[in-house]
Amino acid sequence: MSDMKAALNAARERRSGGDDAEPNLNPIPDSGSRYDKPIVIAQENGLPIIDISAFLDASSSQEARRTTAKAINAACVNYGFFYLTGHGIPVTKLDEIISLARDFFALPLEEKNKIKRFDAGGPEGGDGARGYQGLGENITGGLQDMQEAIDWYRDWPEDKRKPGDGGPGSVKSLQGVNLWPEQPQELKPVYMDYIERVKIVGKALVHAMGVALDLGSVSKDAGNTTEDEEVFVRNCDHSFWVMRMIGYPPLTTPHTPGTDIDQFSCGAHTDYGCVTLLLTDPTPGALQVQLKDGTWLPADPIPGAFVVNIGDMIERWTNGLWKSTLHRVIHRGQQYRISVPFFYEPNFDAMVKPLGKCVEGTGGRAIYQGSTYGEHLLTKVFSNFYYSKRTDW
Ligand SMILES: N=C(N)NCCCC[C@H](N)C(=O)O
Ligand SMILES: O=C(O)CCC(=O)C(=O)O
Ligand SMILES: [Fe+2]
Repeated sequence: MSDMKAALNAARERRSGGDDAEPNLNPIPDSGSRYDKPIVIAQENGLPIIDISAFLDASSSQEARRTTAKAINAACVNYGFFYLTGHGIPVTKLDEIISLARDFFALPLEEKNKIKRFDAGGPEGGDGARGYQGLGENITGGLQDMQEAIDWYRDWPEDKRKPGDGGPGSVKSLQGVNLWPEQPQELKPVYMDYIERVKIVGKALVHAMGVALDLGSVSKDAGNTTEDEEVFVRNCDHSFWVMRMIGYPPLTTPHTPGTDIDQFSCGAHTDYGCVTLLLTDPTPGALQVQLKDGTWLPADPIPGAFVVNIGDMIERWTNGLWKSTLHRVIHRGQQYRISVPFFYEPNFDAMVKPLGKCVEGTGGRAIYQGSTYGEHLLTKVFSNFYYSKRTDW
C-alpha cells in the first residue's frame, strides 16, 4: 500500500504542477484523429465484432436480425465481450466526447473539485455517488485505482424520492441530480446529446440479446407472459443508466514478472447491470479481458467501435449461460488515457431472476435468487469508495 500511496502522491504532485512538473501532463495523442482508418470488420485472435445495425433499422429483415442474434449468442457464451459497430453514432461525436473529457481532466484540481462527490465519511454518514472523484478515491478489490472520474446517473426526480436514512447501503446516495462541470462549457450539452444516442444503442442491443436467447419461442400458453424477446427492453424502459468519464495517468511502478501485480488503473471487476458501451481513446494494451482459461486478452480499441460487455444482471437473467466477464485496466503507456463507459442498466426496481428458458438450458436449477437491480447496485456503490473518515484501510 505504501508504494501505491507514493505513486498517487507523485501523480498528484505532477498534476498540481509541483517542482518537477512534466510539461506534457495531458497530451492529445499525436496520431491525428482516431477515426482516420477504415473500420475493421473482422479480426483474428481477438474479440468478435458485431454489427448492430439490423436492430436499429426498422426495415431490416428477420433474417438479418437472426444472423446478428446468433453472432451475439456466440460472443456472449464464449467471451461476454465483443466490439460493436453499425451503431450509427458519428465518429466526430465520439471524438468530441474523448477530447472534452481530456480537457476537463487537464484543469487544475481546484476547478475539478467544484463538482466533487459529496463524501460524508462513509456509509454511516450517507454519501453522494454523483460527481467528481479524485485520484485514489475509487477502490476495487480493496486496492485504490489509479484514476480520476466523474459519474452521472439517470436523474432521480425530487417527487420520486424513496425514504432513505443515509445508513449503510442507503439509496440516498443515488438520489438527487447530476453535477456538471462549468468547464469546458460544451461538455454538458455534448454529453447530454450523447446519452440520448447511446441509450438507443443500448436498447437495440438488449432487444437483440432477447432474440439471441430465443426467448420469442417461450410458450405463452404455459401462462408465461413475462418471457419473450422484449423482456430486457421492458426491464430497461426506465434504465437506471450510469455514465462514467475516466482519466488514467500512467502507472508509475514497474512490474516485476513473476510477482503479483499490486497497482492497477482499475482492478479486476465485473460490471453490474446489462451492457456496457465503452468508448476509449486509442491507447493500446490498457484494458484486459479474462478468457475462460484464466489468461488476460488485451481488448485494444478499434476506431469507431464500442467495446461491449455484459453485466451481472444479464448473467443472473441467463442463469450463468452468459457470464459477466472479469476485466481490468493496467495502463503503463506514456500518455494520459481517457475512457467513457456508458452502462445501460435495468430499471432501478427491476426484479432480476433467472429466466425459465435459461434455467431449462442450464441444467434445470436456478443458481441465483431474485433481487432488484437497485439492491445490487447499492452494495457495489458502497464498496467502491475510499471514505475520508474510515480508518480501517
Ligand atoms: N458501474 C460500474 N461498473 N462502474 C465501474 C466499476 C469499476 C470497478 C469498481 N470499483 C468495483 O469494484 O466494482
Ligand atoms: O477504462 C476502461 O477501459 C474500462 C473501465 C471499466 O471497466 C469500468 O469503469 O467499468
Ligand atoms: Fe468495467
